[in-house]
Amino acid sequence: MKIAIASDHGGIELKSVLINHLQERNIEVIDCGTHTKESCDYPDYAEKACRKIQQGDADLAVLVCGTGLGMSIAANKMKGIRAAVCGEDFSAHYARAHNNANVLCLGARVTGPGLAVLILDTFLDSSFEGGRHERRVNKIMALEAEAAEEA
Ligand SMILES: O=C(CO)[C@H](O)[C@H](O)[C@H](O)COP(=O)(O)O
Repeated sequence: MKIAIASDHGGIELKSVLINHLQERNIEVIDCGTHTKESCDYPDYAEKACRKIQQGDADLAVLVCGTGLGMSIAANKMKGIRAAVCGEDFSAHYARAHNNANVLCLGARVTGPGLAVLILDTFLDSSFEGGRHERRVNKIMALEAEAAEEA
């Protein structure tokens, strides 16, 4: 499994914690930045990590900003991306199991590093259940296709 990860300045410290944890789990990580604490714009980094999924270079992505919200709003504008902000592990499980989310968004100013690692592990260790959930996810993807046609 390959994971693309990115943050803005607000998430850079938590990003390092998560990268270390992923590497301890022998998971390949593509660090898409940011690499300094200088103020930057989260959509630029959401885009960099989500492109890795779109290009087939990563299976999943993790995005970290202050709240996780800006990253998720930006990521969900991109084709094929289903990004979920999770503040606890229950939601992280169902983001994968029911929503087939391929991007986990975390808020470094909301969620401490210990809980963030638990959320990440739960997200990675859960999988899509399909069945009735596939029909619903297909409807989400149909909305995305419709929006693209309108543009
Ligand atoms: O997008 C966000 C909020 O939804 C993120 O939390 C950003 O990290 C935050 O807005 C950055 O704020 P800052 O005051 O520029 O550090």
